[in-house]
Amino acid sequence: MIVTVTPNPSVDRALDVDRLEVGEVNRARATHVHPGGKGINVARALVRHGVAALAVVPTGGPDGARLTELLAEHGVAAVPVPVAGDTRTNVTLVEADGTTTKVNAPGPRLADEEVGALLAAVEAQLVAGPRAVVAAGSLPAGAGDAFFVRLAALADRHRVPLVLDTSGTPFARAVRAGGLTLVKPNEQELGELVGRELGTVGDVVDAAREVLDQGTRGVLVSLGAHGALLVCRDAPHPWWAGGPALVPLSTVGAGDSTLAGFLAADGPAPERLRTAVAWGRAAVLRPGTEVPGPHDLDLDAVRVVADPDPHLALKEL
Ligand SMILES: Nc1ncnc2c1ncn2[C@@H]1O[C@H](COP(=O)(O)OP(=O)(O)OP(=O)(O)O)[C@@H](O)[C@H]1O
Ligand SMILES: O=P(O)(O)OC[C@@]1(O)O[C@H](CO)[C@@H](O)[C@@H]1O
Repeated sequence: MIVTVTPNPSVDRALDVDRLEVGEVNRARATHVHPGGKGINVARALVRHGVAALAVVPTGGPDGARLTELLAEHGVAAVPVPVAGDTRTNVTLVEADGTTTKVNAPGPRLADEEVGALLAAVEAQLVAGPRAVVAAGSLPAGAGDAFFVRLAALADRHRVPLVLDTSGTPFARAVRAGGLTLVKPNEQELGELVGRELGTVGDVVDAAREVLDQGTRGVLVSLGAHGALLVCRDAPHPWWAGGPALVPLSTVGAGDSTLAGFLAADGPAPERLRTAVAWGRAAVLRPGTEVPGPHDLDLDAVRVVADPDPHLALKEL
């Protein structure tokens, strides 16, 4: 069992438009509605591949009820934690050439007791000893920048590995506190964490090593169209994996599927990275925040390189 925590979930609405005309009335060709938020997407991708997963989410208002319904429709076991504010709706506009514009709502402010209830709901799941707990996405107002540090303390108390995919100050606080099994930043999130732009493979690897030095065991850096890099504390060198260019249908949630693929895979690190990248690539070929299934994967299209040239520009990967 893998438990996911999404402190700021959403009902994701994706609208397909031919070409977005900013400042005009645009007419969509189709609408896709999915239960969203990064931890939820990880759980959905795992469940589509037959891996047991459960999503812990604060829910409130009509969209909170809708989110719970959508999770059930997608076969994802959920622990909804009732909150007074309204669960958010996030909107994605996808143009015919794959250009994606996303507007994420702030989400409800959580009261201190609601934050406590959310952490207590996670702890109730940790008691059963799941394989991992995955915390992902932004924090709603009121959760406090130390939310993931508090979660890490709970995971540590129950000896459950904590996997984290978030950004900004909450990410920095959690990395500084240490004790994380895996983090999955994208290139921008990692650059922001270390306070510099990452232009080459060596830049990313150095930044990832800074994270490892603070007490994290593995860093999986997703690089959008340029694949992903994996740097682990107990490995002799990094690995890169990627594949031929694709025309994406929607890149929303590709990072979440990547992380799910890594968690679902068995075997040595480079093979887990191959699976992760195959899941991410499959995700961009699905509309909206739809997650890929086993038949969507093309593992053979993914090339894995041990110890990639540090001088290579990320754009050349
Ligand atoms: N344009 C693309 N072409 C091919 N593969 C892509 C593309 N965009 C993303 N991917 C695949 O998806 C993975 C994750 O993408 P990305 O780095 O954009 O994640 P992310 O920024 O965390 O996304 P999100 O927050 O929406 O989940 C990449 O490692 C890659 O395998
Ligand atoms: O606002 P956050 O929490 O950073 O991101 C939320 C979100 O954009 O992330 C998922 C894609 O990764 C979507 O399902 C969801 O709408």
